[in-house]
Amino acid sequence: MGAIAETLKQDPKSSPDDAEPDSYTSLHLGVWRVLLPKDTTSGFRRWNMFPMEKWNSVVKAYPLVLRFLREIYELDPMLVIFVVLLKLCEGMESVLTLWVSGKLLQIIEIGLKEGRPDVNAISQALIARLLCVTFTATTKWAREFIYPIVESRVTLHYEDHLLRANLRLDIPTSSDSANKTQASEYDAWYAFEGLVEAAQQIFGLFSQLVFISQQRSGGALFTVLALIKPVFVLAIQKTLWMKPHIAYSENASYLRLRNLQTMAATSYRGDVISGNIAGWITAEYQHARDALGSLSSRDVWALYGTEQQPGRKIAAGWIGELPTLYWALNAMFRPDKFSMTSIAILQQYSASLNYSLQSLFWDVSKVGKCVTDIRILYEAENVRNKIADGEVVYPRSGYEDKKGMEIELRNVSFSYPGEKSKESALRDVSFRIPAGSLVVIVGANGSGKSSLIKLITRIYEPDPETGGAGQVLVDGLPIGSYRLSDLRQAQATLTQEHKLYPLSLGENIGLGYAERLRDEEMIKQAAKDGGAGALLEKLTDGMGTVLQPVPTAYGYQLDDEKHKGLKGVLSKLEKTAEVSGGEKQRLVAARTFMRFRTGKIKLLCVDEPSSALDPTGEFELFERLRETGAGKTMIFVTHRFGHLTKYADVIICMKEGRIAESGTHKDLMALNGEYAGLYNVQAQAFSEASRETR
Ligand SMILES: Nc1ncnc2c1ncn2[C@@H]1O[C@H](COP(=O)(O)OP(=O)(O)OP(=O)(O)O)[C@@H](O)[C@H]1O
Repeated sequence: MGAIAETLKQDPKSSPDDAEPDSYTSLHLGVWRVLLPKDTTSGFRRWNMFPMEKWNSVVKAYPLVLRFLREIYELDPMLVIFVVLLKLCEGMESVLTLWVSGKLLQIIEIGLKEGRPDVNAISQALIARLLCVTFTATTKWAREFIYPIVESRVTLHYEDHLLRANLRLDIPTSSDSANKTQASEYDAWYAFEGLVEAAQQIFGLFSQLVFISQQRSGGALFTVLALIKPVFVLAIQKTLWMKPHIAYSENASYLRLRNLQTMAATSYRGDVISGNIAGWITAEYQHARDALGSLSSRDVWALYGTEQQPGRKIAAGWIGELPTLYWALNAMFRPDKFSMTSIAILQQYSASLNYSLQSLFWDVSKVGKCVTDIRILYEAENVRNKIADGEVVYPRSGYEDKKGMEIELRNVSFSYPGEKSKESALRDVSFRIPAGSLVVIVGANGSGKSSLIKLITRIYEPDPETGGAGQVLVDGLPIGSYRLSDLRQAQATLTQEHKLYPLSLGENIGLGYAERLRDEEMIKQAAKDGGAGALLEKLTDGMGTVLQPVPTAYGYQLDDEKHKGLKGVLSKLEKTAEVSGGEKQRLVAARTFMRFRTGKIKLLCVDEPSSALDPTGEFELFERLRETGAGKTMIFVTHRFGHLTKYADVIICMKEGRIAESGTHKDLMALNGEYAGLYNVQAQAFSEASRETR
């Protein structure tokens, strides 16, 4: 306890957010730091398991809860009604058990007193008990049978709901952690279960209170005395569960331990072996452990609930003896009305009330979380995209016949949301690309080339809140005025960031033009254009091959020798088709060629898609892209720009977020500046290599 006590100090001054130093309390618990909103930790509220503000939020969320329950009911009305009835039956189980066992004890006692057992009455009580047990077992069985069916319907329904909500988010919105949906489809099920369980507990406790207070051996006074201890325990209980809080560790030794521990993961194995650093890792781990000393790294919830003084526990123990005091006094002053059976029955009542009240508080306090989860589930569909949709149809009237897109940037400055760099990604950039031009953007790493593409394709937009300024114009109008879906239809992009989907290779390519997903011939041709034709022929399942399908196979406690057969099955299930990095890039490129077949593309943006391609593959890909995109506006971002420069109408050379130079290859070489420098380094490497091979 010493180490915990030592570290369990209130530290209201230190807070990571100095802007709101008074809004929360900071606690140090072992290696953890916990921040709690002040109002939930001060005064009376600290004693309250379910504070007023939570009730208020529950009441406010009432329409959403109603919608939630209605949606679940409509999934399968009969099943849902059955689940609720089952729960209410479960609520009655305690009363039935108390009644039957009480009866049995009383009959036995009468038999003992009279020296002649009432066999008939005992048999009836036994049969009643058997019926009671059968009832409990049947409801349990029915629950185990029906719950998984309802659970599966509910989770699939909300998975679909969240899928739609997440798919409509744009990149700036979805990368903002404030918009990350913190509820999952399983929370929907737990919320439903939680609400039904709370109803069951209320019903169960109410029926017990009515039953016990009506009994000769119970009565109202005993019922009240039996309730005092569980109420007291719940009131003094310190728990983080249900409390809004954040917990994190800033203990350097603990963080070091966690980081070193992750270095044992398979993903680092190659580096650890080739770097021969296993010994260093274990030695560093030992140092960090020594430095941590006796500071507790137990989980923060357990540390928070640890009582520092025994007083409350002792008080709870004493209060728990009130029912005993009740029957002891009764035994002293009303011995004629009291017997061993009454004492046994009272003890049963008191234990049952204690348990039921604790379960009730627990389940009712969960209602707050259930309601919050329901709110979060539905909030996901209301998150407003940062990239607002426009209204103008693209291409706008007068521009329908143009094959390419005209693009202009006027004094554009741009920073990524949440960017940690002191400098903006783009600073005061202006240029105009006439429709149908071929533009090559060059520049050092981090100079802003990809950021330009992201603004031109409206993946991001300059946001004045993050220091953004200026305008991006498409065909003479601000890009934000066009309907996003129209604009996207007119763009084809090919970047390193594009991924293969966990779908068949045919679908991976075909999704460039989803309406023709079944057109095998078109997909085959697109695969050839992307340089992936030979790859598809090589694979046993051809276009049906699924790379990295979502893993569903797992094995548990398989012993090497004993379960060889099962292990063999598992290793076969785990085998996935793999392709090389360059082959992946060819498949992604094939998707772009498929996209061209929609006939609606007016802008092609290519951003370093060929890092893993061999020189021939890269040359051929760029040639085919150029041929396919002829007449459309084409923007190429590449470090290996040698063979593109002669086709470029304009080359934009970026440096530290600004345009350093722009013009044709000839113009820029004549300037002998940034571009000439980059070009000469490449040319020199080539000429040196060819001299060496001669
Ligand atoms: N998603 C992002 N979030 C925050 N900052 C980013 C993000 N992407 C890029 N940056 C930063 O913006 C600046 C410009 O990056 P950008 O990717 O446009 O450069 P680049 O010229 O394409 O570089 P490279 O040649 O390495 O691909 C860099 O300082 C980079 O660190």
